[in-house]
Amino acid sequence: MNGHDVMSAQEVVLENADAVARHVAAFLLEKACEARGIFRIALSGGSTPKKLYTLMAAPSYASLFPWKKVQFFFGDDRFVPADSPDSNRGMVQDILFSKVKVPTANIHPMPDRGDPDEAARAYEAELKKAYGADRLIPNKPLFDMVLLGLGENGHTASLFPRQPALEETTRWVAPCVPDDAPHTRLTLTYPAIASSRYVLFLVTGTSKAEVLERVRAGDPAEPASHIRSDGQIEWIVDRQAAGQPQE
Ligand SMILES: O=C(O)[C@H](O)[C@@H](O)[C@H](O)[C@H](O)COP(=O)(O)O
Repeated sequence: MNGHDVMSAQEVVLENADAVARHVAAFLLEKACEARGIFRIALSGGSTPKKLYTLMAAPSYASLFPWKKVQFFFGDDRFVPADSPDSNRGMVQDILFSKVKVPTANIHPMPDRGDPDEAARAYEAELKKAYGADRLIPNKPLFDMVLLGLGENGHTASLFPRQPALEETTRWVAPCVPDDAPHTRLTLTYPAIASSRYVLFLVTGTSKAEVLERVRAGDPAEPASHIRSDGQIEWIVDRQAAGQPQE
C-alpha cells in the first residue's frame, strides 16, 4: 500500500533500536541489490542512524553491499567542517565510509563553507546533474531511498519549525537557521524528499513517543507531518518510541 503521507504510512514496531537498525540494513541491502543501475540514497544524521551505519560497516554486511552502484547523498547537514563533532558527513565518514570500499566519487557531502544559500544552490546543482534533469518529474524519483529521523520538536532532516525552508516548493535544497538548534544547516526540501521510491523514518526511544504520536496523527504544526513521497513512506520504530511497554 502506498504511504504517500505520514498518516497512511505503514508502521513497523520492533523490539529495540538494534532491531530497527537490523531491519533497515536488511531492507536497504535488498533494495540496493535488486535495483537496476544506479541507486541513490539520502542519508540522515543525528544519533539514531549510527547503529545502522555501524551494521553496514561490518565485514559480513559490507561484503554483500553493492557499493559501486549506490550514490550516497545527505538529507541535511550542519554547516560546519567535516571534522566537527556536529557534522553528519563527518559522522558517516567515521562510522561507515572509512571502513568500506565505497568509491569516493559515490559520496556526495553537502558543502560546509562559504555562503549557505550559495552552498544550497551548489548541492542542488549536484543533485540535478545526478538526476539528469532540472525539474522533478513525476514517477522519476530523485532518490530510491530517503532515510529520515524525527526530532522532539517535530523537525526532520533540517526542516525545523517556523523556518522559510518549510514553504519552499521549487528549490530542492535550502539553507536553514533554526531558532531552536545550533548551527546553520542545509536541508533537502519537501519536494526533493517527495521525489522518492521509499522514505524510511527511523525513530527510537521514549523521548520520541509524544512527537511520533503527533506526527502520525498528521499534526500540521509538526514539520515531519508534511513529508510526502511519490512512493512509500514507512515508520521503522522501536517499542519505546511507539509507546508500547517493553516485553
Ligand atoms: O542533522 C540532524 O540532526 C538530523 O538529520 C535530524 O533531522 C535528526 O534526524 C533528528 O534531529 C533526530 O536526531 P536523533 O537521531 O539524534 O534523535
